[in-house]
Amino acid sequence: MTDALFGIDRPPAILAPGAVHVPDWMDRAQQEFLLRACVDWASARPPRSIVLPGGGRMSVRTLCLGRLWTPYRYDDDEVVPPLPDWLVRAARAGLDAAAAVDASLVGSAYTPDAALVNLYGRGATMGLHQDRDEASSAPVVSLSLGDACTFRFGTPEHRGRPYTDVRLESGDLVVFGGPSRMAFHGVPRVFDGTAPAWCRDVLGAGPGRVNITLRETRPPTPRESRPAAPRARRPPTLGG
Ligand SMILES: O=C(O)CCC(=O)C(=O)O
Ligand SMILES: [Fe+2]
Repeated sequence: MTDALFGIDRPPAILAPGAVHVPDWMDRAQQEFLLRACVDWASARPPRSIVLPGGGRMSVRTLCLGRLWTPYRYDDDEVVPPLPDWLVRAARAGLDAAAAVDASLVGSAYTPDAALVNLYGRGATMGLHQDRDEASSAPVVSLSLGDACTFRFGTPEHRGRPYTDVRLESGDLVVFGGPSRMAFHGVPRVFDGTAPAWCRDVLGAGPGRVNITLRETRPPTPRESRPAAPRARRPPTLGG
């Protein structure tokens, strides 16, 4: 992170109420571990470019863990690789880190049961959309790896302005929940070739940017839906 070393400060930021960006949340070892896991998942089962009901094809390629997402629902007819426990723990740690920035994210138990791994090749983008196929209103935890991108974060009402554009770098965390859980968001641009060299070493000729979003897709059980006491805050760690 030369930017961090040479004076470009990237403090944690609240993008909107309940939406937090934590730059450099993951260290290099954590990112390499995650990237290697993504490469393994992708080699076991080739990621697909999803065809939308309108006929358009998404430019990213996607693989699912835990439950298969297909527009616009989770489909249990097809088996996908399980969501590993370490990734669930990472997501909880990410939520804790975000809750330390925006206390409105402090809440009840968080047990994501699905993850979408999006692989952005050259020129791939993601249009503004809502993540609205989950039966739980729990936050979405998003981990970015590889090439930097512009992440656009808007409001729950519509695709247009106002929105905030933020540059996401490899290792960054974004969490959106509460009043921002249904906010429109997307990736209008990926900056090809900006990934650290050690990311490239893991990705090889593969995609430049990898994003993992963790979601609670099932309805909360009555116990989980009760408001819980604020949890102790731990320092952010991936998989700790
Ligand atoms: O790639 C990103 O940063 C966002 C991905 C996303 O919005 C999604 O998978 O629904
Ligand atoms: Fe999304």
